[in-house]
Amino acid sequence: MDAARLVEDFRHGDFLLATDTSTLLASGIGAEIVDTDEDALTDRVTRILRDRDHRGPSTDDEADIRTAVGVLPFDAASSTPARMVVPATLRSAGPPHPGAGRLERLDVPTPSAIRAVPSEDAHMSAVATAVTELAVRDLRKVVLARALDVEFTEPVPTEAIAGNLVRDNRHGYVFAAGLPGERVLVGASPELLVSRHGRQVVSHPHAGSMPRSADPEVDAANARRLLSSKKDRVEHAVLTEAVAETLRPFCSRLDVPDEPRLERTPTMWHLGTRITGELADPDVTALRLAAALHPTPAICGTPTSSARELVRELEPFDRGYYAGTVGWVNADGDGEWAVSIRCADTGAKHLRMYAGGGIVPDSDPRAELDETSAKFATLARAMGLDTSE
Ligand SMILES: C=C(O[C@H]1C=CC=C(C(=O)O)[C@@H]1O)C(=O)O
Repeated sequence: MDAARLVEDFRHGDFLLATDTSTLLASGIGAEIVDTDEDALTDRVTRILRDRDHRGPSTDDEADIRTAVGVLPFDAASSTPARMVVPATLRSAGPPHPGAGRLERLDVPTPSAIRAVPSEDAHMSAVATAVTELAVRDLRKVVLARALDVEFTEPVPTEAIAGNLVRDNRHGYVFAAGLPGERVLVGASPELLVSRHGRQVVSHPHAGSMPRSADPEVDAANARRLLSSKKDRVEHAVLTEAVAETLRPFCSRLDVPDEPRLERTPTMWHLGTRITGELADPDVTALRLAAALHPTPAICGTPTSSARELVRELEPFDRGYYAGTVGWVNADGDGEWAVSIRCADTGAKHLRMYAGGGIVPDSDPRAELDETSAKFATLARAMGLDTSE
């Protein structure tokens, strides 16, 4: 199967996940599981997939599909439900690149309006409040996000945005997932929450950021600055420790590198740590691991519950599926889940794109605002809006 073809075949409402190793396109609904209780959802999905598995091969192609795809929201305690689908058809192929590099760039109409939510000044003042509250509430880190509301006079071309994201991003996780209410979550995340293949477990948390630059000298200097930034190292260490701590009880072996590495997307430099482990109990599925890990301090903070509380107080919106997780699980329990960042929630003629950043005691409001602006560039480029480069 040609991976670039799958990307071209993607239609609004389908599920597309294009990674460094594979391209997955799921269409139609064989079974839909929507639940605000993540444990209940995980159990239901596991039961459905195992039932299908035990039934053995059937004459019906649809009944043979033993994979579920979907999204978990940022806040499991909110009214936003997790949604998983066992599709009617499932096609997979190898990685989208290099073939997708030859895909034609698709036109996205110019928006009729773009509005910052909250305003840039309000975001900076929320960051300043967060810095103060870290000490008051004994938090090590909190992640604050802002949004851009984008209006169009015609339907949002999700297909074009997804296609351009695949074309632009040679690495990472490009996704487009159907949401309740005919909406779609579309984006290109650099960050793997967790994958499980047999007993092999991998998580690749990212935190600590600097923008890329078209000037090679500035670009290299930004990378060096990130690697030696004490503030970013703290932001990253808090994350890695939390991910390792959550995975450890599930694993008979866990390797956590001492030092983060530089990771690059076309628009951002990040610090990343690739954590690998061996699963102790083969009954623990990728979806179960994703639900256990989520929300990590890459998108929420530490300790989790007080960080989430501060996020609810300081952000003027419900994050919905931004900073959730998007991926798949199969009847063997294997799967792959990306952190849903650098993304937009698209409606009929409107989309909301999000970007956030980790706040630690040394954070500066202006720098945090600039970091979120740089993160918006991933989607802005795919929409032809860009950019500073
Ligand atoms: C929360 C986001 O990014 C996370 C992932 C990488 C680096 C991050 C940072 O440096 O703050 C964030 O933790 C986002 O893009 O909205």
